[in-house]
Amino acid sequence: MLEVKGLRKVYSSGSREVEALRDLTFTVDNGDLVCLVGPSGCGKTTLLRCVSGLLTPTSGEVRLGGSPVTGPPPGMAVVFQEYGRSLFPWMSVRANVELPLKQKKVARARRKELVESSLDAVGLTGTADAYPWQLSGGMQQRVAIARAVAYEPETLLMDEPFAAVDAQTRADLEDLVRALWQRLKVTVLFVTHDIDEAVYLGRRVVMLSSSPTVVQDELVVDLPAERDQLHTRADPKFIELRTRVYEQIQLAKKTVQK
Ligand SMILES: Nc1ncnc2c1ncn2[C@@H]1O[C@H](COP(=O)(O)OP(=O)(O)OP(=O)(O)O)[C@@H](O)[C@H]1O
Repeated sequence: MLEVKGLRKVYSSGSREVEALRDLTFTVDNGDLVCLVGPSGCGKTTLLRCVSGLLTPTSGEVRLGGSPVTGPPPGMAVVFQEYGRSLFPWMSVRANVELPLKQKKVARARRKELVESSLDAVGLTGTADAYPWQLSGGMQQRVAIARAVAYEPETLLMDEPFAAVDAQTRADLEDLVRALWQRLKVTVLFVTHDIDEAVYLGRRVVMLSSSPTVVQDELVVDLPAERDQLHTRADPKFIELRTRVYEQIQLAKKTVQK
């Protein structure tokens, strides 16, 4: 289980202080898919950086499987928003996907298998020798997802991973994430500012207030596990859930935290 308890993060530079996160508490059960949704600038990236051990919180803590997270935990992979910056342009797709496996000291033959199966899983069979700059934005983001999948993480963090791709690609990638989550039984924490995306993807949605950020509300997405872009988004239940999330986010914007 991933536990975030009383998390607070204040950035200080000189005399200027920004309280990005005030007091965040929530949990993600093993194998769950939880979407965090909140207004722009509410500290979603700060939160994921704390969860992935890249940033030390000012107070509070993050625990994974009962142990405190004090640095990047083994068994965790992160997919960032900007695929352009997360892939190394001078390395082939294969080398990009393989790099974390080398760092994990996976044997060469197994690395080859994992690279191939993860590229297959994201629909990029046959692109291993291409360079990222030869691929479209959506394909580059698939490479970033393949790299995370190849790592065989127990926990996958995704920070607005589809913000920079077109609507059709985004819909395809959303379905890809749900399919991979169902197949791999990985725990997913997915951050987005897009309410529809949060409800479509998640089994639970955690709503954040605007900065300084607290958990505004949480809801269980009791839609059928089999979802598809056309029917799920037209389902009255989907519309009811997205309305609830929307109302909470609007409320959060109006409630200025003191
Ligand atoms: N390194 C930093 N130093 C100072 N302030 C920072 C730093 N990083 C973020 N902040 C501030 O913390 C707040 C939260 O930023 P963060 O990037 O975590 O939000 P976000 O919800 O991910 O934003 P967006 O949705 O726009 O990507 C903002 O007010 C931001 O200006």
